Amino acid sequence: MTALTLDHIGHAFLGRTVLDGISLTVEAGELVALVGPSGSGKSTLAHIAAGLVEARRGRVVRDYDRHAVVFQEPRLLPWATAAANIAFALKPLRLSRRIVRERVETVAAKVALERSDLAKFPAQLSGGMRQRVAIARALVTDPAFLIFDEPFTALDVALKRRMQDIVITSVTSESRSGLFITHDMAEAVRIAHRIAVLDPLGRGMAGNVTVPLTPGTRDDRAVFEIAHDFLTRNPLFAHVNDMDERRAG
Ligand SMILES: Nc1ncnc2c1ncn2[C@@H]1O[C@H](COP(=O)(O)OP(=O)(O)OP(=O)(O)O)[C@@H](O)[C@H]1O
Repeated sequence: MTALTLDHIGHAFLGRTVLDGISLTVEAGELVALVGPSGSGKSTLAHIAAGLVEARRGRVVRDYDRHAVVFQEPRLLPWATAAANIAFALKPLRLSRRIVRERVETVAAKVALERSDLAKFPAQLSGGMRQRVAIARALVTDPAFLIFDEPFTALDVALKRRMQDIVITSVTSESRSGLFITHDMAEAVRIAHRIAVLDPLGRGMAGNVTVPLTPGTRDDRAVFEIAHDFLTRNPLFAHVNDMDERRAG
């Protein structure tokens, strides 16, 4: 079953085409990493998938109940505690205080937030902790589909890895599906079932590859070897590490 279909998506900002003829599907239970050079339109596509931007052309078909998005910056409410930030996503559901507290505590445990962290305000938390709160806020409504827009770019390597493990668990072990935007090939190889590569100018998809082994079973060596193999032998990845092609050209 296909959870998300992006069908010939096209978009322009101020008359300038940034995406054209983009078709991509994510199957139920699948975690797809979308890679492409800086400026190729990855974030725009993530926003379109999330319904935050309406595509000028094409069709988005969602065969799931609910999705949630984790952005590059945690986007937390500065005046609310971590617990209140997570609970905010539950407001429309009008649940009792007890159920809200239980749900917040359950997701906080999943992202390894301590009870004492829940009482803190965003300014009192480190960047990694803030991003954990953002992931907990995304998970608390129990969405069937998760969209990640380069969420760990600002984090150091060790922390990134812990956060990637949270993504792998929250998508693959809990029967969700997900689209994970990144320009970090090692990250894509580590977490995804499949990597979709955006054309450097956002003109269609360059292609797809299935990543050997399954998310959660690839150790550092496997990640390194697979990423190295893709980058050195597969022409699909020739432009992934380029900077903004449009600005350069
Ligand atoms: N709201 C906007 N108004 C005008 N131009 C925009 C807007 N958002 C994005 N763009 C432009 O669209 C192009 C694609 O941007 P987008 O952020 O989707 O790329 P990206 O692949 O995610 O880049 P990065 O990896 O650097 O985040 C860029 O040239 C960007 O400047």
